[in-house]
Amino acid sequence: MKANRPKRDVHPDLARERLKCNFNIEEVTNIIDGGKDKTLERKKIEDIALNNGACLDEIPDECLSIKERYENAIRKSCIYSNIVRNEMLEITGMENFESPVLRRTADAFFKDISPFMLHLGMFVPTLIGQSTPEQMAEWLPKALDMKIIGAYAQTELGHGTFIRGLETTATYDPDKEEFVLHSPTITSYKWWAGGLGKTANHCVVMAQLYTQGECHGTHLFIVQIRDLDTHMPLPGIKVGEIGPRMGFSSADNGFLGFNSFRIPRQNMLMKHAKVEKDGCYVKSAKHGKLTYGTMVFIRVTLVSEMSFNLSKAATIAIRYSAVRRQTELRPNEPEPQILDYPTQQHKLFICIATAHAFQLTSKWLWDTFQAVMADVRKGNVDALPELHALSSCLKAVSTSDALSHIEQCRFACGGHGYMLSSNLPFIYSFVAATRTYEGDYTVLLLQTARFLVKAWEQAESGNNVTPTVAYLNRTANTKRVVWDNTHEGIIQSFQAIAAGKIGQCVRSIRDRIKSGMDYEDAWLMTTVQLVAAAEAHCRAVLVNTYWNEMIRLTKSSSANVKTVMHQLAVLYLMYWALEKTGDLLKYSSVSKQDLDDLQRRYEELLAALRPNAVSLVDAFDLRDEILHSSLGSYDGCVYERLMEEAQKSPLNAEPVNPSFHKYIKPLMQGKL
Ligand SMILES: CCCCCCCCCC/C=C\CCCC(=O)SCCNC(=O)CCNC(=O)[C@H](O)C(C)(C)COP(=O)(O)OP(=O)(O)OC[C@H]1O[C@@H](n2cnc3c(N)ncnc32)[C@H](O)[C@@H]1OP(=O)(O)O
Ligand SMILES: Cc1cc2nc3c(=O)[nH]c(=O)nc-3n(C[C@H](O)[C@H](O)[C@H](O)COP(=O)(O)OP(=O)(O)OC[C@H]3O[C@@H](n4cnc5c(N)ncnc54)[C@H](O)[C@@H]3O)c2cc1C
Repeated sequence: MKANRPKRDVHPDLARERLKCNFNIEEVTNIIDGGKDKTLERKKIEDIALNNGACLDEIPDECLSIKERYENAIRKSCIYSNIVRNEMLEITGMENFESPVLRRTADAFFKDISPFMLHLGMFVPTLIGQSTPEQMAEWLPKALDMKIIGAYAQTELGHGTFIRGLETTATYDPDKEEFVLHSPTITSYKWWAGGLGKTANHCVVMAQLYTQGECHGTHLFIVQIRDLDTHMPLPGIKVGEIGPRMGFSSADNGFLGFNSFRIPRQNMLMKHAKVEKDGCYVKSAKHGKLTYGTMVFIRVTLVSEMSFNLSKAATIAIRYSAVRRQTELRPNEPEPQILDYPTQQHKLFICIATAHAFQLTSKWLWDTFQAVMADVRKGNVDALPELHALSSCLKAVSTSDALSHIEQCRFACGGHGYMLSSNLPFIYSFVAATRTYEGDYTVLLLQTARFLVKAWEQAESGNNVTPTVAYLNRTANTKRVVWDNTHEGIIQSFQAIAAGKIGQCVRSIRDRIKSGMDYEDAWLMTTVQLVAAAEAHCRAVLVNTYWNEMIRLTKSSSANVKTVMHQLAVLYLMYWALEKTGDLLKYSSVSKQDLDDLQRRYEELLAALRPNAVSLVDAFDLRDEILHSSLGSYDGCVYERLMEEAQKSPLNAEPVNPSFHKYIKPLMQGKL
C-alpha cells in the first residue's frame, strides 16, 4: 500500500527562517556525515530506498492492531531487505552492512522497529565476531542473503545483567558429538530477544557450557529453532512472543525454552574457546570476556544511534517551534514564534549541540574500537579494559541524555508533541529501551567505575595511565582546579570534577575498609558515589572529544561554518557547566560572579544561535519519510498534517460508532 503525499508550499515562517541562515548548510551536513563523498553516497542510497514510496503507509502504524502491525512490519522488512541485498550493499560494500545509512533508511520504513533489526544488528555481528573461519563460511553468507534469519538470545526471565547467572545449559555429549541444550527452570527461559518470537528461524544462544562433568561458564551457540519450510518450532523448542510493551511493538521480542534439544558440536561459536571432539575444553588464550564482544560492538554503535534519534527529535521540535505562535508579548502585537522564547531555545539548542557531540564522539569511539579489535586479532588485549570502560560509560550517558533531551523536545511541542503522529512518543519509547538494553545504565557505569578506581590507584602511585584517564596524572593530587572560563578551562574543570569524585570514592572505600568492612561491602556502600564518578568521567571524555573533533573537522571549513560549529560546542560546554555548578563549586575555584557571567554568556549564545536554528536542523538532512512527523516536515505545514492524520483514525471511519446504539442510547433512555 503506497500513500500519496500532497506537495505543499513551505510555510512562510519556515521560509523566512531559512533566509536568515548565514552558513553553508551542505558543509555542516558533510561534517556530520563524515565527508562530502559520504553525503553523496548517503543521498544516493536514500534515493534508491525511498524514492519509490514503498516505505509509506496508507494507514498509520499506530492505528493497526498488534497482529496487523507485526504483519505490516514483516511485509516492509522483506521489501526493505530486498532493496538492501540487491541495491544498497552494492554501493556500501558487503563489509559495511552495519553502515549508519542502512539504519537511517530503515527508519523511513519503520516508525517503530523492524522485526529483522536484531538479525542485522546482533545476529550477524555475533557470527562475524565469534565464529571460526569455517563457521563464518558456513553461516555468514546465508545470514547476509536472508536465507536464515537470526536473533540474539542471551537474557533470561531470571537474569539479564548478571550473565554469569544465566541458567540455560549446553552439555556436551562426546558419543554423539552434540551439545544438549536445556532450560532447567522457568527463570532459565530466554526472554526479550528481538525477532525471536515469530520471525527468526535461528538464534545465537548464550548458555552455561558443561563438558567432562565441569562447568566452563557462558558460551555462545548457534541454534536452528524453526523448520525452514513450515516455520514450525522444531521438537524440543518452545518459542513465542513476550507480549505488549512500552515500545518495540513490531519487534516480536520472544521467549525460548529448550527440552534437551540437540545441536552439532560445530554449532558452538568457537573463535575464542572450543570443545574438542572428545570433550576436552580449550580456553581462550587471549581474554575471558571476548565472548561479550557483540555487546561491546552494539554499545559502540549506540552512541551514533543516539545522535540520530536526537537529531530527529530536534528537527521536529525546532521546525514546529518556528511555525507555532503563542501568547501576545505586548498588546496588539503579533504572537511570537515560540522559538523566540529563550526558555524554548534553552530546551532545544542543547539538543542540536548534543546530537553533534554524540556524532563526533561516536566516530572517534568507532575508530578506537576498530584499533583495539585489530590489536586483539594480533593477540594483544591490553586495551580491552579501557575500551570496555569507555564503551560502557558512553553507552550509558548517551542513551540517558538522549532520552531526557527527547522528552524535552516533546515538552517543547506542547499538546501536539503528545500525538503519535508527531513521532516524538515513538522516538522516546525506542530510546527509553536503549537505557536498559545492552547493559543497564547503573550497571554499565559501575563497570566503568571499576576501571577508574584502578586507574586512580595507578596515578596516585605515580604511574602513567591509559589515554582516556591521562587527566588523572595531572589532577589526582590537586585539591581544586583554578577556574578559567575559556573552553580549555571548562574542559579541565570537568576533568577535575571527575578526578575529585573518583578520588573521593577511593577514600570512602578505604575508610570503610579501615572501619572493618570487607572490600565487597565497602564497594557496595560506595556505589552511589561510584556511579556519579563514572558519569563525571564520561562527561569529561565527551566535552574533550567533542571539542577536539570539532576543531579537527572544521579546519578547512568556511568562516561561518567554523563559527556556528564553534558556537554549538561552546553551548554544550556551558550548558553542562551550568548543570553541574555544585560540582564546580566543590572541585574548582569558580565564584558566584564567575557563574553569573557564565549564565549571561550562555543566554547571549542562545540568542546568537537563534537565527540559524532551523538551518542547523536542516543540516541533519533528514527526509520527511525518515521523520514520520506531522510536526516536523520540511514544509512546516503542521496544522494541515495534524488534521490529515486525525482523519485516518479508525474511529473516524463511520459517523456514529455502534457503541452509541449498544450502550449510550440505552443509558440515556434509562434502559440499560
Ligand atoms: C545494522 C547495524 C545496526 C546497529 C543498530 C543499533 C541499534 C540496535 C538495536 C538493538 C535493539 C535491541 C538490542 C538489545 C540486545 C540486548 O540487550 S542483548 C543483552 C545485553 N545484555 C547485557 O548487556 C548484560 C549486561 N551485563 C554485562 O555486560 C556483564 O554481565 C557485566 C559486565 C555487568 C558483568 O559481567 P561478569 O561476567 O559478571 O563479569 P565480572 O566478573 O563482573 O567482571 C570480570 C572482569 O571482566 C570485565 N569485563 C566485563 N565485561 C567485559 C567486556 N565486555 N570486555 C572487557 N572486560 C569486561 C569486568 O569489568 C571485570 O574487570 P575487572 O575484574 O574489574 O578488571
Ligand atoms: C526493548 C528491549 C529489547 C531487548 N532485546 C534483547 C535481545 O535482543 N536479546 C537479549 O538477550 N536481551 C535483550 N534485552 C534484555 C536486556 O539486555 C536486559 O533487560 C538488560 O540487560 C537489563 O537486564 P535486566 O532486565 O535483567 O535488569 P536487572 O539487572 O534486573 O535490573 C533491574 C534494576 O536492578 C539494578 N541492578 C541490577 N544489577 C545491579 C548491580 N549489580 N548493581 C546495582 N544495580 C543493579 C539495575 O540498575 C536496574 O535498576 C532487551 C531488553 C529490552 C527492554
